[in-house]
Amino acid sequence: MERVVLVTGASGGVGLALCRRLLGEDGRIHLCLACRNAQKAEATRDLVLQEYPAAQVSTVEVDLGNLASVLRAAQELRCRFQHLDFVYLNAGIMPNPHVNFKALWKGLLTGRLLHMLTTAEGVMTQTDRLNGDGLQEVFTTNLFGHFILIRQLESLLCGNEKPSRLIWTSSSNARESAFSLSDYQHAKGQESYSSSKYATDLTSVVLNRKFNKQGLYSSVVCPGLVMSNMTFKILPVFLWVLLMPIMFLVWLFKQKPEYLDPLVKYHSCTSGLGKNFVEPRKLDVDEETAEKFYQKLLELEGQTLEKYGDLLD
Ligand SMILES: NC(=O)C1=CN([C@@H]2O[C@H](COP(=O)(O)OP(=O)(O)OC[C@H]3O[C@@H](n4cnc5c(N)ncnc54)[C@H](OP(=O)(O)O)[C@@H]3O)[C@@H](O)[C@H]2O)C=CC1
Ligand SMILES: CC(C)CCC[C@@H](C)[C@H]1CC[C@H]2C3=C(CC[C@]12C)[C@@]1(C)CCC(=O)[C@@H](C)[C@@H]1CC3
Repeated sequence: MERVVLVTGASGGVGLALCRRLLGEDGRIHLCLACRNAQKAEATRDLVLQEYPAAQVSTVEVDLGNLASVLRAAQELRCRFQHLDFVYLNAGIMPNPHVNFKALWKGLLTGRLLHMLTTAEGVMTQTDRLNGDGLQEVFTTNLFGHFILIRQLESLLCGNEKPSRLIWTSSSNARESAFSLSDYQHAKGQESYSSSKYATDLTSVVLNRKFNKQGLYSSVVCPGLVMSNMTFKILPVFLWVLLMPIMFLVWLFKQKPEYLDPLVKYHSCTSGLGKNFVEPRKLDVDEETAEKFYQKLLELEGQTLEKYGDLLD
């Protein structure tokens, strides 16, 4: 039976690179590109088919920041497929990024600069806003839309003959101090991105606890610092070109490979000789907080399903 792989945010950046890599590794998979923009999805499909003409590539329209769209997409996917082998929960946003250069300077004086350049801890702020569902946009797009999607796809992911895998694109920018259970959507602070990625790490830990027995496994990864639309909104392209040699050297530090562990985040790394490998780092997650947060997600899911009852089977 063919393996089906779903990738969200496949229209560019990390998601597109991932699609190419997946087809390069195994040209027999069925790759489904989940994108919010139908035209971009078709253009992406054409692009990957140019490179892999024999590949099976389909598209599905989903705006992860819009829960009605997520429910519609899930319904469509349930009709099309009986099983999903891999789901890459990759789509993400970092709206209105702002770099605190003062903090970087302070970091230089206090010896924390290297850490700051690999995690952006204390360096980045964002301005978030409410979406049409009355939820914070970053929380919904980066985490909750994906959560609803996989919950709605449970029949394709759980209790099947073959196990299924969820791979969340998290970030080394995920930080406990940016997250609070009492404000888990991060409506009050200015680090919605970091909070949403920490919430992602928490969610993955609990999903493993709840669903491993049913054959569903979840991992979080950090792709490293990638030049994409997201990073080009932080600094102009020419500055990145100038900074790249420095940032490349910085990201070359601290690297070693290992096996998949639900309490570990897998960071993409490159050695000084250009060899790509993965470095596991233990998740900074307290399992009790993860469980409490999961209960809050379930509550919010209940409200969402009640609101959109007409979109459910
Ligand atoms: N770039 C980096 O250095 C790092 C990125 N990451 C993570 O990698 C992931 C991909 O980011 P990256 O490729 O860099 O960024 P890009 O902005 O290049 O790509 C983001 C992708 O997500 C899609 N997307 C955004 N909002 C929505 C939405 N509401 N519904 C559906 N799709 C959406 C975009 O679609 P569209 O084309 O329509 O905008 C695009 O395909 C994110 O989760 C990000 O947090 C993690 C660590 C580092
Ligand atoms: C002028 C200075 C010498 C360099 C300033 C560089 C900063 C703009 C970057 C330093 C660390 C970077 C970083 C990210 C964004 C740009 C920086 C703050 C991310 C937050 C991008 C998205 C992610 O998910 C993280 C993994 C990145 C962490 C590092």
